[in-house]
Amino acid sequence: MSIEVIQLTKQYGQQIAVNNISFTIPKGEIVGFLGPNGAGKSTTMKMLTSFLNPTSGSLKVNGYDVLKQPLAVKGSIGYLPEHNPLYPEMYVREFLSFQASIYNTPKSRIKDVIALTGLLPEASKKIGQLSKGYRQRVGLAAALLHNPDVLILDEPTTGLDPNQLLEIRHLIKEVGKEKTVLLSTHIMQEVSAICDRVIIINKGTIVADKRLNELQQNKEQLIEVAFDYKVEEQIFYKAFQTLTKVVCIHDTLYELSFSSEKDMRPSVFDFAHDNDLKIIQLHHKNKDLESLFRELTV
Ligand SMILES: Nc1ncnc2c1ncn2[C@@H]1O[C@H](COP(=O)(O)OP(=O)(O)OP(=O)(O)O)[C@@H](O)[C@H]1O
Repeated sequence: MSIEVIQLTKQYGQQIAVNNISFTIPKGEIVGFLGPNGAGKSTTMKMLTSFLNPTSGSLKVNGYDVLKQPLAVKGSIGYLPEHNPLYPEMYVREFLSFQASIYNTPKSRIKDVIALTGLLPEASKKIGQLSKGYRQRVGLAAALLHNPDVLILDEPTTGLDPNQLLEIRHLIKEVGKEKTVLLSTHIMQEVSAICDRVIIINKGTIVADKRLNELQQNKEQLIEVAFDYKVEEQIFYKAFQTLTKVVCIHDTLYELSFSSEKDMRPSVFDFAHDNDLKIIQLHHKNKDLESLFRELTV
């Protein structure tokens, strides 16, 4: 396993920021760590990178114990913190050279990471003169200098314009072909675009851990339907064997949850016909990542 988190808890005074979470990530996986503001994503990442000590629990990166072997862990990890700390007065190459000396990395690696992160056209500028997207590339280049097996990226695309956002996502996906990546975000499209798997955290607790292809084949389906008259709940249940939940959203508008792979829309039309009802509107809502996120993080 590249990452092992076991019963991890972090308390800041009275506040429990991370509450007894466990997960493992095998080598080569790109995992999205998704959660609303304040869910505990950065706190978990800071503990994984040994910048913060846990209150309890254990963590391993590449088999190294984060508490007992922090230097070996730092050597295995490339970390891009949430507020990418750079020196605006330094030139790009100068900064990377400075980082290389900290990690004892051969200077020959600098031109490799500049090429890898597409920094070449801006490499002779001062960091302070770069756009936000290019500053993120510098942060990524610094994280990749010592060629770590594991990348921990804390909200790497926050604040980027749509073009830069696509470029950085593409870059992460490319780099992730050879590395294990844990990437935090609160943007669902980001997870769909880059990740193999998603871990959703809310109020310090893991509320979902799923592979993306599993989500796409979700057996649950939601149908939002409005009739011309109100319908008693038990009439729905009598008519549909696979119906698991009925929510009356408003007046004659219902949300019906089915546990079925079969498209239930034709059956809802038959139901309306059999009960002398007219369908005013019908909308098929797939239980995708977005609805799962909303359901689990309210
Ligand atoms: N140094 C600290 N002292 C006290 N409380 C803290 C500290 N750092 C974080 N917290 C609290 O811990 C909780 C989790 O914060 P964390 O930064 O890990 O969340 P997050 O999921 O990364 O959020 P965001 O998406 O907003 O960055 C929050 O309620 C936050 O206020």
